[in-house]
Amino acid sequence: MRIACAFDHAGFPLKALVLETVAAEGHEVIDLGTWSTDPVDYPDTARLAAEAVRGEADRAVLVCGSGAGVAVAACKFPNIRAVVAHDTYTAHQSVEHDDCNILCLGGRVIGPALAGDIIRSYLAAEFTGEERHKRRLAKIDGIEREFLRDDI
Ligand SMILES: O=C(CO)[C@H](O)[C@H](O)[C@H](O)COP(=O)(O)O
Repeated sequence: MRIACAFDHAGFPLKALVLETVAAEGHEVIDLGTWSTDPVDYPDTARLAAEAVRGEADRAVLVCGSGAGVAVAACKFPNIRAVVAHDTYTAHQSVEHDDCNILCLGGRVIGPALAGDIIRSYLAAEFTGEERHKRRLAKIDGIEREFLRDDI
């Protein structure tokens, strides 16, 4: 897969580990920055990853301080399902059941060993396509369309 990877300054310390892990699993890395610990705003970071997933990338890994800020911002984009996962069960179930296309991590929450395990678990997972999961995802799409119709 093509995996977009983006980091704010608080996620930057995990950057090398994330890029190495994604590449070691056989995926193509799209490096969207940042490139230092100079402060950047996480909505801008999330936008880069969300737009990549809506375009050339299959999935993304987004890292900020907690994972929360980038997840909240990324989920504002149509067809983006971002998950904060700091355990391997959530990482794979979020794909198998919820078809999450962005994994969000907190660089101030977890260390490199756990981050590597979570990324491997997330990337190895596939959406099961079971009817109940499709039905629930369709309801999420319905919520999105409802608000788009109202132009909010
Ligand atoms: O972790 C976050 C909140 O979910 C943000 O994405 C930022 O990384 C964090 O707010 C940065 O904090 P700082 O005090 O500006 O370094």
